[in-house]
Amino acid sequence: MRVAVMGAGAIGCYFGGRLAQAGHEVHLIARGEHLRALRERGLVVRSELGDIAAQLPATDDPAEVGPVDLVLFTVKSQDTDQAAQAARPLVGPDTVVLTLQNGVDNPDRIGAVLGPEHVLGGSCQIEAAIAEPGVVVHPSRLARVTLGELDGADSPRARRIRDAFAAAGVEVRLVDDIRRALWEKLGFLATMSAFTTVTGLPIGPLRACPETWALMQAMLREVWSVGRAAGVGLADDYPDRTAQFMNELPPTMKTSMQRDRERGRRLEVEAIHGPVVRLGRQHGVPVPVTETMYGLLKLYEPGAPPAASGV
Ligand SMILES: NC(=O)C1=CN([C@@H]2O[C@H](COP(=O)(O)OP(=O)(O)OC[C@H]3O[C@@H](n4cnc5c(N)ncnc54)[C@H](OP(=O)(O)O)[C@@H]3O)[C@@H](O)[C@H]2O)C=CC1
Ligand SMILES: CC(C)(CO)C(=O)C(=O)O
Repeated sequence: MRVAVMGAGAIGCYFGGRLAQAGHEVHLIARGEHLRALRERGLVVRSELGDIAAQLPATDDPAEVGPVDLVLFTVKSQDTDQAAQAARPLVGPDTVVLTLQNGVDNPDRIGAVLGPEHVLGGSCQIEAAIAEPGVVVHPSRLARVTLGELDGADSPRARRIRDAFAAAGVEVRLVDDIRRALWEKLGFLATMSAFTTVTGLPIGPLRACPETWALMQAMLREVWSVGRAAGVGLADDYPDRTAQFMNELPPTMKTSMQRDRERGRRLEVEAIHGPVVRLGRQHGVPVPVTETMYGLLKLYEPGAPPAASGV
């Protein structure tokens, strides 16, 4: 396959790098210092599942690449609309655009620009970060992709992409209700990212404090209630199963939002926590823990908060 990674940052380089290792022609669309490093020194991924070192074609101009079979769409959610516009030259009549972003509304936002018929929904469970320009770290063994057609169809193109990931050694799941899968990730992610980002701690100490862990589980139940009120078929045992999953994560695990805060970067609060707050209000579902965390996260959303001027 000809593949373009639109927004070849942490996860784009990881999954694009794996597809390249498996023999696909992968083009990285990146920018700034990271792009310069990718061009000059090639891509390096340091992964618990095996390193990647590859000199892949990299550019900031999708027109240099032209139409591809698969676009991996991996920018932060606040860049979705501009990146979708910029990605137009990558999209031909048969191109599939697979988003692996966090949040629940990226597939529709991308579809509004590039045409919904091109878009597959998707998400990933992985902890990855750009350690320095051109170098991505993947410090835990979790690296999973979930994907599916937005209308639930069992399509040859979705199966083809699933098979490509599987052949590249990526744990992958093709589902018939990708919108539910996005909400399943949202509950876990909204909770983990809120508590890690606000406290600056990884998951281990948060789980170890009974009062904090109880609050986290309460937030998980809030997202579940809102999702169900909004018509998403989240299972009865979703909060318990998800808490169990969170219990089994490596204690050192950090979230991408936490790392963004550490680096003074913009936070994806509106894509991750915004839908829970807005839909909670719309459907009359109280979400006090989420509202509180949302209010705290908003302080850091634009990047580093203003320095205090008092003594
Ligand atoms: N990192 C993780 O562990 C995980 C992340 N996710 C989700 O995946 C998505 C991507 O996250 P992540 O990989 O961490 O993000 P990164 O910031 O590492 O990567 C996104 C990259 O896209 C670049 N970019 C944005 N717009 C353009 C453009 N128009 N042209 C070229 N490059 C562009 C950014 O450049 P610049 O830096 O200049 O803005 C950045 O390098 C997010 O939705 C995140 O929530 C999901 C699971 C885990
Ligand atoms: C919680 C984690 C690391 C798991 O995939 C994640 O998705 C993120 O931080 O964005």
